[in-house]
Amino acid sequence: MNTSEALLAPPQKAFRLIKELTHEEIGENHLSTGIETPLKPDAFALSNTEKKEMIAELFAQIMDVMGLDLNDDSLRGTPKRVAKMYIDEIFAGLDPANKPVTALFDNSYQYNQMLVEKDITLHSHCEHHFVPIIGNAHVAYISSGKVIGLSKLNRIVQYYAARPQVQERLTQQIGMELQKVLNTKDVAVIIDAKHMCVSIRGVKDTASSTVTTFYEGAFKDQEKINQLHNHIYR
Ligand SMILES: Nc1nc2c(ncn2[C@@H]2O[C@H](COP(=O)(O)OP(=O)(O)OP(=O)(O)O)[C@@H](O)[C@H]2O)c(=O)[nH]1
Ligand SMILES: [Zn+2]
Repeated sequence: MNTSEALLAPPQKAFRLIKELTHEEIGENHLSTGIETPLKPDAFALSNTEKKEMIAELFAQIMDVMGLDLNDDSLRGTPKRVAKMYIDEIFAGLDPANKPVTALFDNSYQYNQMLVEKDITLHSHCEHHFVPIIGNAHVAYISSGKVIGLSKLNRIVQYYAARPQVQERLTQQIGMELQKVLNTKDVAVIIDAKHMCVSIRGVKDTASSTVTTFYEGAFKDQEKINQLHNHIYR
């Protein structure tokens, strides 16, 4: 395999948590809720390999228009690197085949208080400028009889973060997915993140961050919210 083939090769299966869905199923899922990422009906007509090939060609054109010399040693591989990064890494959450498979366990220990997974590292990208959003997510739920492996909470956050996003929609997508997977309304999500589109360009405010919340079910209660905040911010 030469370098360019290697760059375009699909990621190794062993590193992907894949639930194979047909693209028809995926289309239905995407169209059924108002908070889904806006996708074209034919969003999955191209394979990921074809998408990478096209993005590499188009990104080379952008660089060329900017006057960059694509024969330069350092720049030559950039179009393929960007394509690979978009499809396999930072926007891999656009592909529902990458959705984490969440195994549920019986809540045999009868734990009926809130479980909080706090300070989950959050890396996303703003859909308006395609620059990073960097911060933390805190998620909480109260078991309705089933519990989820802790790492799956982080994986669900990472999956929805790996899309061009606005923070409000990201917060709701995570919250609603947790409600579905855990079969409970009692879910909370808090995201606190810095938007590079606010800090490195435009208004150039490096101090501000953006907080969004999803408080549903038992988490609509102020006492529960206070309890949650005590766990997170103490
Ligand atoms: N609501 C929301 N807005 C966001 C998010 N990420 C970025 N934005 C904002 O999206 C807006 C885009 O505004 P525009 O006026 O179309 O773009 P712009 O001219 O680049 O705006 P400036 O950033 O003010 O220079 C900006 O105010 C961004 O700060 C997000 O997650 N949620
Ligand atoms: Zn932005």
